[in-house]
Amino acid sequence: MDDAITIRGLRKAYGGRAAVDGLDLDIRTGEVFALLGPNGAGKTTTVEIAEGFRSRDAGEVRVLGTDPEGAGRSWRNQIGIVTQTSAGLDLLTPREALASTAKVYSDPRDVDEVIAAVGLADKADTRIVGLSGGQRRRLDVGLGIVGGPELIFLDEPTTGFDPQARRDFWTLIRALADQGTTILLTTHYLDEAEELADRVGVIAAGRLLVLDTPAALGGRGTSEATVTWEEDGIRRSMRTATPTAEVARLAARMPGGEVPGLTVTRPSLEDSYLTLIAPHITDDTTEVAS
Ligand SMILES: Nc1ncnc2c1ncn2[C@@H]1O[C@H](COP(=O)(O)OP(=O)(O)OP(=O)(O)O)[C@@H](O)[C@H]1O
Repeated sequence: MDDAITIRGLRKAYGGRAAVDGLDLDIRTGEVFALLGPNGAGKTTTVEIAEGFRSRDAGEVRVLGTDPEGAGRSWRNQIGIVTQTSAGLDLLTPREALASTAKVYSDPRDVDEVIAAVGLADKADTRIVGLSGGQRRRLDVGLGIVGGPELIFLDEPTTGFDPQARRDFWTLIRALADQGTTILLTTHYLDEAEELADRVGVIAAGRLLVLDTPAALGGRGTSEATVTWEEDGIRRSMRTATPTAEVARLAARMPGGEVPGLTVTRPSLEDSYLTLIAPHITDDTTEVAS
């Protein structure tokens, strides 16, 4: 199957300063892909070019087989964009906003199903002005998916969500992915990328630094592990490339074979990410993760 998004040699400068500087990226059909990178890395610029909302200076971009620059309505019907769409719809209810958005599409989802999927059944007939920030974001997701898109763009979707709302949102995204929807997500939450993404791409200074699965990013899957345990009332730890063998050795010398306080950890996705981007942090990229 063709890739959902193909980007080759993408360039975009603002006032002579490169924001995207020769980016190559392929997003496979049906995958959840997380685009990570520090503030100012070029994520939004790249995504908005793929959405057809910004022009480019150079490079090839194909989204669902079409160049988004100047693409028509039938192409737009196939993509869903989750952004702060509900802003400005204050006097409507979520049901009204979803129903009127659904009318724009040729084959929309059922409005009640969307309301249930985004967890707004209790608020479906409340004016949007009376929704909390997190509830508005759920509605934004609903507005992004009501058209039944093949490809969804999610830009920092869970900013401002409480922990339960984030979990609920992840369940919703996984359900969409299971139905075969391709999802391009930008996020500063590394746990979100780890939870949702099949692959992650890290960009800095407008270039792709690395592309891998969350489990393998930056070699974290094969890097040394830290084993910690308690012995003689002291907390001990060791770094090792063979943690399974070390744990077996520890277990053999402990009474009953149980190692008190045992943990085995490898670098987190955040550790690997911060190591990868450290050489690329400039004055423009002070906030690297939230
Ligand atoms: N409309 C614009 N006009 C001028 N400069 C811009 C514009 N949009 C983005 N830039 C600049 O381009 C660079 C990339 O910005 P972009 O918004 O794509 O980064 P980002 O990775 O999405 O950052 P963040 O994580 O902060 O959202 C930044 O240096 C930014 O200041």
